[in-house]
Parts: sequence; structure tokens; C-alpha cells
Amino acid sequence: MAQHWADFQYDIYLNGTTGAVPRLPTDPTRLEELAEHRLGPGPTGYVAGSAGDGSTARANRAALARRRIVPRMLRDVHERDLTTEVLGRTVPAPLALAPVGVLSIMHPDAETAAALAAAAHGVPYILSSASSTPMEQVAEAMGDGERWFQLYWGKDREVTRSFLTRARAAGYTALFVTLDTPILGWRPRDLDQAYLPFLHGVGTANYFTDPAFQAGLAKPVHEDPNAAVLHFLGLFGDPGHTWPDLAFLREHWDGPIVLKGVLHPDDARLAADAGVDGVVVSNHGGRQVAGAVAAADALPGVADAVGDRLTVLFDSGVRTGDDVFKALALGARAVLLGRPYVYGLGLDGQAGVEHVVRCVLAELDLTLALAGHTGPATVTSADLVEHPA
Ligand SMILES: Cc1cc2nc3c(=O)[nH]c(=O)nc-3n(C[C@H](O)[C@H](O)[C@H](O)COP(=O)(O)O)c2cc1C
Ligand SMILES: O=C(O)C(=O)c1ccccc1
Repeated sequence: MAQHWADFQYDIYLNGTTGAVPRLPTDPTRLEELAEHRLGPGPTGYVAGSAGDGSTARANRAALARRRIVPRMLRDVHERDLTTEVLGRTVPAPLALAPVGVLSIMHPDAETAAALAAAAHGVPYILSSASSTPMEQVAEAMGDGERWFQLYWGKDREVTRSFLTRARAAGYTALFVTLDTPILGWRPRDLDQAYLPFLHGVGTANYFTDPAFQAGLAKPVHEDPNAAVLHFLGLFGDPGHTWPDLAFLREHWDGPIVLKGVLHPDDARLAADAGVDGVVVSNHGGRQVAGAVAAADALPGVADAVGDRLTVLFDSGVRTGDDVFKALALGARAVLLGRPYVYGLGLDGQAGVEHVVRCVLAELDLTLALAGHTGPATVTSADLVEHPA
């Protein structure tokens, strides 16, 4: 049965008759401001910050804002269904939670809380390689919730092989390989505070519990944790990889593979030629390259190039339901939600993430209806006009 995501607004108003207002803001800007206010400067800077002068993060928002939805009338949108097929799975809405590492800097329940929130609404959760909780523990908490695994494709083949084996055994069905972070971008907000979560012992759980990783250490992790962190920093990414190397991953993963961080149509074609199943058009939320193309500006070119061969997903700059709608109109099959759910987590744990997911999906449902659609499948570029920058 189709879920009525839009009902969330009446839940809120009905609760209001007893004097209650939502525990967290429904406006994503206010949510971010509240997070900035309540959480420590290190963690807040790490999450909210981006590469260089912040121009890519701003461009992500501007590129979505420049597109405007053209509502259509009298189309019988009473019954709506947001169900979407993504990577061979049927999901209740065109949304997944983006892989975000080191979540214990935001809340002690960290990735487990985010994963449980996603599962509570049937939304797939993408667990980061750099999670603060081991992948098996998150998987066990999620039960039959849909889980996908994000790989930082590093220098040590044995660690990669071991991660893939562990992820498979723990019930992760799709593999997201992040290509845009073989090295960490230049991030002034973190640099000015000299704040890197890994040096506070966060984000290394999958590595420190891994026999292949441990085999590369001179001493056990607990005897020399600093050396273990340095070892992690030295191997989590590999700037030496090239397209033919993907064959190794294809060989060791029998489910769908999605390449995250593709922005050029030629790279999307190379992805299709390499035999993967999808791409995420993403600039990592503007955290890697300052002055980069906005993700929403790159999306139509990638969708045109490979939309008939690959599943095209999108993230970077999505804050609201209307942003999701615009991404669908620009050629995405589904969208990954990033920072907003991390703020929800920081402010109110699992309940905070659920709040954010329900806000985005309620607004998406209402936007679809008011734009004349009963589901995501009929949304096209004809639903948008583009304003000059
Ligand atoms: C604090 C933080 C940590 C992140 N960690 C990862 C990660 O471990 N792996 C990954 O592929 N992407 C990571 N990302 C990128 C997100 O998956 C996603 O691409 C990005 O947040 C989208 O941009 P948005 O937050 O502006 O929506 C991270 C993003 C943030 C904000
Ligand atoms: O901070 C990030 O954006 C990120 O993706 C990352 C990179 C290395 C390890 C963990 C997360």
C-alpha cells in the first residue's frame, strides 16, 4: 500500500491542539542553525564545512534554486504512490540516506540511530566505510532494513577484499564506491581548528576490527592507537587507481555497484563501459573541490549520456522535498540525503533523523501533488523552468 507521506503535516497540526510544536524545526536552514548552536565547534565545523572558500557548496544550492517548478492543475492527484525501483529493489520513495562517516561526533548512537531511522520508514541506509560503528553491528540492529555499503577504495587490496566479504555476509546488498575522495580535500574550517575526527579515535571502527588491516600494523591497535590511526590515514584512499582497476571490485562483489562522485558525462560512459550498475552525480556536498561544477548542473549531462544504461542517482545540496523533485526532473532516479539528517541526528538521535526524513518526504509528496503528479515516474525536465544565474 502506498504511504501517505503528506499526512505528516496534519500529524504536526493535530499535535498542536495540545500545545505541542515539533521538537525540531521543519525548516532545514533553522535546523542547521540550531545544530551550529548546540553542537561543539569541531564537529559542527566538520559537518557544515566544505572545501576551500565554500563556493562549491554554495553553487550546489544555487543550481537547485535556479530551477523553478511549474505547477500543473486539475490532474487528479488524490491517490499518490512514491514507490520507486532502485538497483533492483522496490523502495517506498526515491530517497536514501547518504553515507556519512564518523557520526559518533554528532551523537553517541551514531550510525545505528541513523540506520534505524531509515529502516523505520523503509528508506535504504548507506553505511560509510568510515563509520564509527562496525558494519556488522549496524546491520544487526537494522534487521531486515535495506542496507547498502559505501567503500573507501584504499591502497590495501586485502582490506578491500575483507570489507567486501564482511559487507556481503552482513547483508549489505549494493556497493557504493566513492571515487571523489582518494585524498581529503582542502577544508579551511577544519584546518583552522586543527580538527580531524580520526585523530580523536572516530571513524576507524571497520578498519580496527578488520584482520587484514590489523595484519599491516607493527603492534595491536590497543597498544599503539596513534600508529593505527596513521596507518588508516595512509591507506583509506588510493589516488593511483584507474578505470581498469574496477575489474577487481566487479570480481569480488556480485551485487549492484554504484560509482559515487561522477560529474563528467565521459566518466559516466566509462562507468557504464566498466560494467557497473549506477552512478551518483555528486561533488561530495562541495567538500572536495572548491570552484567545482554544481552537482545539479552536472546531472542532466550525465543522465543524457548514460540514463538508458545506468541507474543515475544524485546528491549534494538537497535540503527539501522540492529539491528532490528538481533532481528527479533533471534525470535522477533517486536522491541521497546528506547533511540534513546528520543535523537531525546531532540534535535528537534516531528521532531527529526520522523527523528530517518525514519532513523531506512529506514535502516531496505535496510538491508532486501540487505539480500535477501522482508519483516520481512522470516527472521530467518539462516540470522545470531555468532562470538565468
Ligand atoms: C560529515 C560528512 C561526512 C561524510 N562522509 C562520507 C563518507 O564517509 N563517504 C562518502 O562517500 N561520502 C561522505 N560524505 C558525503 C555524503 O555522502 C554526500 O555526498 C554529501 O553529504 C551530499 O551533500 P549535502 O550534504 O550537501 O547534501 C560525507 C559528508 C559529510 C557532510
Ligand atoms: O569528510 C568527508 O567528507 C568524508 O567523506 C570522509 C573522508 C575520509 C574518511 C571519512 C569521511
